[in-house]
Amino acid sequence: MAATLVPNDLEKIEAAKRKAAFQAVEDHFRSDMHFVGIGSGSTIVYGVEAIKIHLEKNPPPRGHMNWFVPTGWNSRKVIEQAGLLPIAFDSVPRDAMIEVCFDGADEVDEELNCIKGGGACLFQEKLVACRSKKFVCIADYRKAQRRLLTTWPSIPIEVAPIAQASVIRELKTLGSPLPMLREHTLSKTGPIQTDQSFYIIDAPFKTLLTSADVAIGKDGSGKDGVWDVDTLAARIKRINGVLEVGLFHGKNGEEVARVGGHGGQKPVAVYFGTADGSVFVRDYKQLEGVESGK
Ligand SMILES: O=C[C@H](O)[C@H](O)[C@H](O)COP(=O)(O)O
Repeated sequence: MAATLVPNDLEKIEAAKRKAAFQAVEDHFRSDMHFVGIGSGSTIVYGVEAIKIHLEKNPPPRGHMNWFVPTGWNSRKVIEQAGLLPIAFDSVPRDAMIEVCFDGADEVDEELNCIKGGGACLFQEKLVACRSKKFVCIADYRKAQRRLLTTWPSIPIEVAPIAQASVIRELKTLGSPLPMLREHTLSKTGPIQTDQSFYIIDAPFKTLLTSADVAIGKDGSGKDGVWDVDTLAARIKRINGVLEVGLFHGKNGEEVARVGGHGGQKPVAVYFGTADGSVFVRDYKQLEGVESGK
C-alpha cells in the first residue's frame, strides 16, 4: 500500500518538481525558439512558470513569436493563464518541427522509457513528443525507478469506448491480471473521457524488462506474463480499438535525427527533483557513454 503523504512531504514534492522544472528549462529552452511543446499534469505547471520567467529575463528578438503547442485542454489552459501564446498541434506548419517539448511522467526506468497517462493524457503527448526535436521530461524523485511498473501500478491505454470490453479481454490474454476501465471516483460517475472522448484502461503487468535485460538473454516475449517495454508496447498497440499506449519507448528525437528521421517518443533527459532540494538528471548521452559536451 502506498505510504500516506503528510503536508510536509507534499511540500517537498512540489518543491522538488519546481526545482527540476527550472533546471530543465534553463538547460533546454531558448527565447528564440519558435515552437515549444507543453505537456500535461501537475509538474508541467512549473515548467511553464520557468519558461515565463525565462522570457521576462531574456526577451525574444524583436518581432519573434514563441508559440506553445498544448497536449490537451488542461495544457492549453496552463499556457494561456501564463500569458503565453498557444498554437494547436495541427496548426504547426507542416514542415516545422517543435524545437523542444517539456512534459512529466508517472514513472521512468534507467533507459528513460516512461509510463505516461496517469492524468488521462497520452495520445496528444505522444503526438507532440514525436514531432519534437527533443522531449525533456520533468519529474520528482518518486518517479525514478530502475524498471517500469516498480511503484506505478499499471499502464494507461487509451481506447475507443465501443472497444473497451474487447481490449480488456485481450489484455488479460497478454498476462495483465486485472485491467480496469478508469472511472470517476468523486462527483461524477462513469468512465473518464480523454480529450479525444476516448476511455482509459489501466493495465497492470509484471515489472517490465529493459532492452539491456533482453540483451543479456532475459525473455521479454510475454512468456509467463513477463514482457520487455518495447515488445509489450508494440503488442498492445496492435489490439483493435487501442488509440495509444502510455509507454514512451524506442528512440528519442536526437537518436532518430542521427539516422535522418524526425522525432522520437523517449526523452533525451529526465530531470528529477529530490527531497533535499537538489536535481539529478538522467541523460541519454550518459547512458550511451557519449560525451554530453557539458
Ligand atoms: O496523463 C498525464 C500525463 O502523462 C502526465 O505527464 C503524467 O501523468 C505526470 O503527471 P504529474 O506531473 O501530475 O505527476
